[in-house]
Amino acid sequence: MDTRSRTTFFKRGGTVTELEELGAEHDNATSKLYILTSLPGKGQGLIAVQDISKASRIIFEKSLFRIQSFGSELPVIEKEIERKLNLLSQDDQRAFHSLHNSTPGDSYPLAGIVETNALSLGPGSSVGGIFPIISRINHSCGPNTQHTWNSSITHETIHAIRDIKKGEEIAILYNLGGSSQPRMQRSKRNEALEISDARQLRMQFLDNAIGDSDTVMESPGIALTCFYYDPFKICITHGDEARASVFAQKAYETRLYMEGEDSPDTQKMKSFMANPANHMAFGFSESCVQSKEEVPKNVDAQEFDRWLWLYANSTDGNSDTSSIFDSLDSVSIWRKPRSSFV
Ligand SMILES: C[S@@+](CC[C@H](N)C(=O)[O-])C[C@H]1O[C@@H](n2cnc3c(N)ncnc32)[C@H](O)[C@@H]1O
Repeated sequence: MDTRSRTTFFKRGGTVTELEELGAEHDNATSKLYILTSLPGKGQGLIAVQDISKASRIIFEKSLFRIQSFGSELPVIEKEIERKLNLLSQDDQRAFHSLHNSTPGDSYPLAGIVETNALSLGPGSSVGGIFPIISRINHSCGPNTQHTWNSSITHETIHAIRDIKKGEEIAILYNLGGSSQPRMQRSKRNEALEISDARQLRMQFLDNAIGDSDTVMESPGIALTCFYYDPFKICITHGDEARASVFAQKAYETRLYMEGEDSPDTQKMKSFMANPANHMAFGFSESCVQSKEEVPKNVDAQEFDRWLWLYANSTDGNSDTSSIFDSLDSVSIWRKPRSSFV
């Protein structure tokens, strides 16, 4: 079954042997971590040939070529792919033709390969890349790796997001739904809350400034960074440098293991960790201003989490608390008294 969205990118079949052969040609220093093999019901796929620890960079790979995902008719796309292929070496052309095509027998075989195998170069990007090895990775709803376009090194990377056992298949999450869905859901939610047009515009501005929702669609791992990045966004907006720096650190640590230190997003979070106030949305409402020095010290983990996630409604910090996530529905929480730690 073709599990990738047709609207995202184009997808074809072929015979390929061992990735180690291809790896030598496509700068994968760590190619011994996996092999390409036939898998029942899935065609080819990658299998770990040794235990791989969480956070390892399993593959980094340059694309054979890049292509715009929409905007042209199929005959035009077919011609464009042909033109790009003619610029490649014979080996790269063979690598391309060996990739799977989930629509065999139709009139546009090159577009079929692209549609089957292209990965967007960044969340929500309309530009896709074809990768001789990474394009062999199958889909899982519970993937063990994260795929990321790293614009600093202009390579696609695959990082283990948990420990992977020898013999396990290496899998990623395909973008199944398209990028507009989360935004539509969010917009309905806003209507229900009767948020003013002005505030909606502001939220759109903030959302664009941070740009999460397309990202969430492409990876559960990235969704984890949003788990920290959304509260970071809220804290920043309200001038709370203390919590913002802690959430930025957690988002940085998550990006680090999923994408590596050289990822631009990892670097961005590192800089917000040091200077949360540098974010363009900093201090929009100033209803919960706290400096970085106000991060509680010498408290146990439970108390720290309580400070981080809950705003106490009473000065002893023990009763009538509200979750920081409540502020997604209403900004009023930010006007409540600060916790007892400050
Ligand atoms: C990008 S290719 C992945 C590599 C491909 N299996 C191959 O033989 O080259 C995508 C295609 O692999 C197959 N595929 C991917 N994930 C799958 C899964 N979880 N179960 C079954 N088939 C899958 C589908 O045919 C899909 O169109």
